[in-house]
Amino acid sequence: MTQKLNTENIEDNFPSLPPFPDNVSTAPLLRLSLGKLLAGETAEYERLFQASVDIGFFYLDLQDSEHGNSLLSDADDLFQIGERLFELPLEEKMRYDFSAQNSYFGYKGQGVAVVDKSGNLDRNEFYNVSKDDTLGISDRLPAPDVLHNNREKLRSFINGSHAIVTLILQVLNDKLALPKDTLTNMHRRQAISGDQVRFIKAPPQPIDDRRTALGQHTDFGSVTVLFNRLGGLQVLPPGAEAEWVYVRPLPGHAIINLGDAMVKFTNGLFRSNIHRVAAPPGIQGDSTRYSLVYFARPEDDVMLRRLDGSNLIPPIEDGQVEEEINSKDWIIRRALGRRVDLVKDIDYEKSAGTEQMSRRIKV
Ligand SMILES: O=C(O)CCC(=O)C(=O)O
Ligand SMILES: [Fe+2]
Repeated sequence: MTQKLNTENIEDNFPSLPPFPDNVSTAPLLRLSLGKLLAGETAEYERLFQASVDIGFFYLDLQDSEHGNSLLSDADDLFQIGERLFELPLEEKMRYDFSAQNSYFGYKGQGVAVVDKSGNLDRNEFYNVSKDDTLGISDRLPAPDVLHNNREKLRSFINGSHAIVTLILQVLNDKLALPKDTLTNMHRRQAISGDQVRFIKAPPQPIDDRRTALGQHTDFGSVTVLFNRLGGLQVLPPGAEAEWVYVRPLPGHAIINLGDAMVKFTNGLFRSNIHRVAAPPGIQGDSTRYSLVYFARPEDDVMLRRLDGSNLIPPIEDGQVEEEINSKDWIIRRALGRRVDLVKDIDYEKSAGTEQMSRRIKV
């Protein structure tokens, strides 16, 4: 499952950052091409389907299409905006923590969420920006000037990411032979959903105390579009004996992964792989790690259960009970369930996602 990548390949390093080390194990994710998907190449469709079944994570090369290049340029701009955002004084950032109103949009300070069953705390800050707020289809939340003044850029990034998600959903819909537009009709851009942009900052950790910055989890939604520059992201491949491996960041590529909703829709055919963020490996550990994410989620009122209409989706087994929960409630439970500032007795398992299903270990 692991391989050593050839780091003599300069193209695989980001020019202004310390290089990703060559002595750590990395996940051999498929590299798909947006250009080929857009051109309707059936072999690329098949690779997308395979990646969704096997690991639920893949690279998407954005350099071979106009759409991809414009998204890369928006992501570059948002990395800079993210740096400025987190430079604001803590008191100001705290004003945008809306969790007391049961909202996971806005700011999350460092160390307010547990990363494991022992209660260790996270080591990163988030700022979550709502799609619906940015596109003007829901109430506007207060926001710092650095975001407010860059709403156009955010909108462009959201539209660009959402279009990629739509394409992925169309291809998977087709491969599953579901009735036309089944998946995309549950992810309409103009409908109310928990879709969001997330800015993340993790400062360098003390050299003798480098730990998990973001605890192991599966993503709550459908499709995640992630931009990484420094390493640190790790995935746990399927199987009881599996060990954590790094996902090497690649210039010009997004990392795409599937979330819990896709596992539930397909009753476990697709994987939502467990991942976490460790301190960046090697000399990268001395740098501040920023990352940028677009999370696409089903519309708020979509029930997260097996879809009818595809012979490839396994049937519900005798004795298997599907939980009755919609997308909105699922996301709130998962996003806020591990916050020490909100929940008195955290039930780590209760706020879990589809981890067990994704590990493909029979219990
Ligand atoms: O920062 C990263 O690379 C991953 C972040 C992540 O997994 C998340 O926010 O859900
Ligand atoms: Fe994640």
